[in-house]
Amino acid sequence: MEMAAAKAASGVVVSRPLTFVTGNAKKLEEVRAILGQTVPFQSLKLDLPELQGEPEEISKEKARLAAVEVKGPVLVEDTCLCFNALKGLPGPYIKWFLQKIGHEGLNNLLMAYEDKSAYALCAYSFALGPDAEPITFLGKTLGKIVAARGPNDFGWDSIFQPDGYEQTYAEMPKDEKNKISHRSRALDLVKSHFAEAGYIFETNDSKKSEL
Ligand SMILES: O=c1[nH]c(=O)c2ncn([C@@H]3O[C@H](COP(=O)(O)OP(=O)(O)OP(=O)(O)O)[C@@H](O)[C@H]3O)c2[nH]1
Ligand SMILES: [Mg+2]
Repeated sequence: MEMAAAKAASGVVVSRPLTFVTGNAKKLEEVRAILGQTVPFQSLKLDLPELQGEPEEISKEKARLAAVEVKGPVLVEDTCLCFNALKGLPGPYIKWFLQKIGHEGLNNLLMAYEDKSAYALCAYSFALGPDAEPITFLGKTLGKIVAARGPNDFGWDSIFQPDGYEQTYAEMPKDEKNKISHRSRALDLVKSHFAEAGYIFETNDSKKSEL
């Protein structure tokens, strides 16, 4: 389906709301805080199947699947945690590693290496509709893997200490994390893209908007 997009004086009016598709409530919380007032969006709780491969391709494919489900403009995110000593692994498979071996297991993976450096990588993909080619925006934050410190309410936040900080992501106040995170860096690019394209997404109070 072609998305109806009409030129208005101030930009391109997209006749459908933007839907952020995720199965992860903590992600959604941060996206709300970061995109907040700038870009209105609704959310849809769907755990989309994920390809194996490079982060950018995984993210693009998620957007294609999401756009078919939503039949409209979608934004999706795929997050990786990459250990330099392991040539970027676990990378996109971090969710499964975390589920199976936990924070201690992730630290143990690096036991044999001196290099504890790591980076968090966020790949956002935006598709205007099911027939549009998704565009991807990458955000990266460098840091290192440490023994868990801080609240344990979001993924691997407690074992990731960004460079230049004494605190792990989990120990940092939320707004501090949101200033320097992989997520906020990628979303800055998303915001710029929307601003340059002049997109004005329709808003509605659909029930979909709450996780
Ligand atoms: O401590 C964290 N700080 C973060 O900032 C962060 N962002 C994502 N994650 C976790 O990393 C895996 C990514 O997998 P992922 O991108 O496929 O997400 P997901 O499957 O949970 O949701 P989605 O794919 O439906 O959007 C999942 O285990 C997420 O919980 C984070 N953990
Ligand atoms: Mg996922």
